[in-house]
Amino acid sequence: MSTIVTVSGLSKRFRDVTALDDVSFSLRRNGVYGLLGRNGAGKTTLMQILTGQQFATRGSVEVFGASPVENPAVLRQVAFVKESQKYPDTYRVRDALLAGRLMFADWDERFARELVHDFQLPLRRPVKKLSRGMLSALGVTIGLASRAPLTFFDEPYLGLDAVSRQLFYDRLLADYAEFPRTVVLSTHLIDEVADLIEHVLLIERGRIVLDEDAETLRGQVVTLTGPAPAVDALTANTDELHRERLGGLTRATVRGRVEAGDARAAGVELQPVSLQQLVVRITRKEPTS
Ligand SMILES: Nc1ncnc2c1ncn2[C@@H]1O[C@H](COP(=O)(O)OP(=O)(O)OP(=O)(O)O)[C@@H](O)[C@H]1O
Repeated sequence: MSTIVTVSGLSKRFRDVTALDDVSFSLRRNGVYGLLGRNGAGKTTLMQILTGQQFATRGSVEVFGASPVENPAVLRQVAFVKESQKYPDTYRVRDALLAGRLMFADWDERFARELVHDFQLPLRRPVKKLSRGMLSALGVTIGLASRAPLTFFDEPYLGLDAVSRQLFYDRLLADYAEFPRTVVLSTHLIDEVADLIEHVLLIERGRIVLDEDAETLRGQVVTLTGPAPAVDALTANTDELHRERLGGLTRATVRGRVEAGDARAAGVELQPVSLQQLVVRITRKEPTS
């Protein structure tokens, strides 16, 4: 399984703000990554550095074996779809698509046309006259049709209605199955993408706090509800993520193995934890000043 991105000891400061703090991780060739985290956690900054749009303050970043900064050989293989994408003033939708076609080596024109049809994008309309949802759909279309070996989607759903978001997820999944690549999806709509994500990178105040295969996480995190002594006994060897009292009962969310039979015998209810709940549990901390 080859690695296409290596990040080591990466930090980024903006004056007195530490946006990224000693971040290290890698991305494999082919996989759908969820880059998750609260507002201001550092997700966009990380993607900007990986796409050569920001400089690191410290640490190193290798994308396809080289620095992405002003490196066309690397950047031709990388697509970055973001909500705030700017287009030249004179661009119509078709011009933006043509630019994508010229920029990306693996661009699929037929797929682009299918997506234009799916999202009902008006090819002749000036980009600056598009509605917010249409603008998102244009970005998503370029990102998908680029078939870039490394594709970042930074909150691509903003502005898209529920039907269009589902269309995006369906198209991404189907196309990924046929043309595997590395996709990094940054989103707050975790429940919507939970089935799509193969690997979770959770970032909290500039630090990676979870770097794990989604499949591993699915079986590992549970919530137990029951009398405190029974919950304590069952969770003695687990990693506790959250605990609260509900009347006379205790509810604990833990990472680790809890036998269903033991829980039942002790009168403790065991529930699986969704990815969204897990992220909330891990990142619900005191706000920074
Ligand atoms: N150009 C900049 N100048 C100063 N501070 C910045 C700059 N860009 C980002 N920051 C700060 O760095 C931190 C990380 O921001 P970033 O946009 O990476 O977060 P994010 O995880 O993408 O957030 P969101 O989910 O809200 O989009 C925030 O505190 C933000 O205010």
